[in-house]
Parts: sequence; structure tokens; C-alpha cells
Amino acid sequence: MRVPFIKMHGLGNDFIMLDAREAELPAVTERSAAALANRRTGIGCDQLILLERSANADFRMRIFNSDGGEVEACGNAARAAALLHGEPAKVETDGGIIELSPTQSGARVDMGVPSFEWDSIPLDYAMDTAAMPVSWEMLGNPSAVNVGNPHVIFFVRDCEDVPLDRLGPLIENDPLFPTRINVNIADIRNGAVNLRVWERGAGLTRACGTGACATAVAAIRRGLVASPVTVNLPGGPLQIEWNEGGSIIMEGPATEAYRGTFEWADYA
Ligand SMILES: N[C@@H](CCC[C@H](N)C(=O)O)C(=O)O
Repeated sequence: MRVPFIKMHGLGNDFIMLDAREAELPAVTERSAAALANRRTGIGCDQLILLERSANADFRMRIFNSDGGEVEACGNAARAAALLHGEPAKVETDGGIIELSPTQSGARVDMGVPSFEWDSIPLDYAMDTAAMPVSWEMLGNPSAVNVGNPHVIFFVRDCEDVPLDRLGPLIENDPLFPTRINVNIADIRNGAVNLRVWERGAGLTRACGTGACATAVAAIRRGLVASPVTVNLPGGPLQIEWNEGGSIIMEGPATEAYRGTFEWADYA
């Protein structure tokens, strides 16, 4: 069976988008998602995104990391889905309902209300998630935030100085994080956040939308910046708004790169 796909990205965080809202597609498995995402032998992407019909919202968005694992949220893919859908929409994700509003160059997304309780991150044992009494080599005293998916955030003097390719996998897989974790390294300059992210199940990416949301929330909570705040990622900037008790609003670009088809049997 030939399956159509759309290659899209948000600030260089790239996706294979499969649209099963009208057409019936074979079930995506961990194995097929990882095979399609493989940059040497497949089509290649950071995340495979599956759009489906939903009984609770305008449609459902499912997210598979490049290691094949299905996860709850993806900020950059939310903007890509908004561009594809073309009109405001409520979207069901495993991390909760999010709301998309397309803009001229991408989308504004209501990502929902963040959680801070240790067991909703989740962590392995109780601690203050605003300033955690833990460290890994040069990285210490992080914050943790769940924005649909789990994030740990380290504030440092210069995020470029951190060997994230080595420390990222170490922290991602630490037993403190029973569902693994996305690792964010941030510095603050002139009221803006500079951010690099080691994504759970995908590694270093050019941008992480949920990472930008979680880091902005953690920085606002620690009194380091005020809302709204610009978060600069290697792939470009996102604007994030958040006030205590409210939803996180993310705004930024999304891009369609090309459309194609693949033979399902090659990746099943
Ligand atoms: N690239 C994404 C996040 C994708 C999921 C993440 N790696 C996880 O495992 O939670 C974004 O833009 O938010």
C-alpha cells in the first residue's frame, strides 16, 4: 500500500506527518515509526506525527519519537498541524487538549496548564520541583515542569558551554525520571532565554516547542524573566506567555517542506 506523507518542520525540528483523518492507514507501531524516522535507511525525522479523527476534539494528534516511542506532546508539531489544518482547532493529545490558531507564518497554540507536583512530572520520589536538590557533574539545582510531557531545566551561565550530547542521555535515562525526561539547558540574557534541548527519544534537535514552554515557565516561576518572553533555540525564536495558574501560550513559525509517498511494507 502506498501511503502519502507531508514533511514539515517547526524551526528545524522536523516531522513526517501522516494524515489518517479521512484516509484509513495501517496502524503505526514503535517499529514502523523508528524505521520511517531513521535518517540513513528511512525518510528521516525527529518525530512522526499521526493525525486521526477524535470523538472529543476536532482531531487527535499522536506523536512518535525517532526511537519509535509514543509520547504525549510536541509543541513544534502542534504548529505544523495548525498550518496543515488551516483554521482554529481543538486537538486531543495524550498530554491533554490543546488549541491551535493559525497565524500568517505558523500558529499560536494554547498548550494548557503546566503541572509542578513531583508525581505529575513524574519523579521517582518527592522533592521541590522549582529548585531540585540534585546534580549531574557541572549541572545542578534544576527545575522540573510537565507541559503535557516531562521536562527538566538547568539554568547556566552559558548554555553553549554544556556538553549536552554527553550529559543529555545520562540525565534522560536517570532512574529519578521513571518515564525518562527531556533535558533543557538555558541561559538568560537581556530578558530573553537561550535554550538547547536534548529530547527524550530523539536526542539533540534544532528546536523543542514544549522545551521552550517548560523553560519559560520555570524561568518565570524562579523570577528570572517576565511574561511574555522570547526563547531563542538553535533553529530560531519562539514567543511564550504564561501567568501563574493559567495556560501556556506559544507562538512561532511552521513550514511545509515537501510531499511524497512511501511503500508501507518497506517499514512495517
Ligand atoms: N519536539 C517536540 C517534543 C517531542 C516529544 C519529546 N521528545 C518527548 O519525548 O516528550 C516539541 O517541539 O515539543
